[in-house]
Amino acid sequence: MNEPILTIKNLNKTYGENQVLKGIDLDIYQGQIIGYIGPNGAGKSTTVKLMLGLEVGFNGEIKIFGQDISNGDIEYKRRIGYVPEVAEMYDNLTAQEYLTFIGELYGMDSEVVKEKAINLMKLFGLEDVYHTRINSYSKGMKQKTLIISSLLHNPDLLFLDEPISGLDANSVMIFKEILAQLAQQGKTIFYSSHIMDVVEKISSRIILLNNGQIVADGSFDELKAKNKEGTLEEIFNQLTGFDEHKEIAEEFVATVQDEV
Ligand SMILES: Nc1ncnc2c1ncn2[C@@H]1O[C@H](COP(=O)(O)OP(=O)(O)OP(=O)(O)O)[C@@H](O)[C@H]1O
Repeated sequence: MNEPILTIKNLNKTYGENQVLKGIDLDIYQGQIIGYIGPNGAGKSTTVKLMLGLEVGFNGEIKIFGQDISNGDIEYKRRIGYVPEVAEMYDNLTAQEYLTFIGELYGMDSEVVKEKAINLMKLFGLEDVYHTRINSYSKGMKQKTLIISSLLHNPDLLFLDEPISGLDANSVMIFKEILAQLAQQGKTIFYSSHIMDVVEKISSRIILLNNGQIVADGSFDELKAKNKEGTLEEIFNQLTGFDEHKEIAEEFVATVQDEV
């Protein structure tokens, strides 16, 4: 195989007393779609934020495109796209203003961005609201605009945190196909989500983080063969040691019904 696009060595991150990441090691190669999964609080977003330089202060090493990201050179970010789980959009702007602004931040020519942005908005069925303020958009419309903003500059490495949140079934189909085609063209995708059936289908490699450590790493078929379970959801339950959803639900419902 070629050199990895992304290398993480013995990554440790602590917030106060809380050790969130406990020695992560990873090599990710061009064209892979990584499904990055794990229970709430496992440390997924923390890993992504460290790789993007949005969170600092860690032990270990992160290399992206062969460059140590701690060396102060942020040039590597030009080749990265990011859809955060919770986005701070400048939603007083129209999509045209917002996307032009983002494109210019990446050093693109404003006329080129405008043309590309309207074409991408059209493909997502949003041409009619291109000049409308984003704060009047529905959740799915905002999410599509965010997806477009992450791809405008044709990045080589894409970090996606719950990217299909709010997208309707048809749009999800388009988006899954976009990811497959981007990967075929050599883009690398790091996809973090709780929607197991989508992760199962789109990922060429699945990495399961539990309590700050990688507990599974392989293709869906490899994980299935190792864990003798049918779906990714079941493998997730098994590897995170969880089998009490019924009991917790019963207690929850009983508590809701308690007389106050
Ligand atoms: N800025 C912060 N300050 C203190 N603790 C933090 C901070 N950010 C994250 N944490 C803690 O780090 C742990 C991991 O959080 P993280 O957001 O990485 O989890 P996650 O796997 O992305 O979870 P989720 O699936 O809920 O999005 C949690 O215990 C969280 O409270």
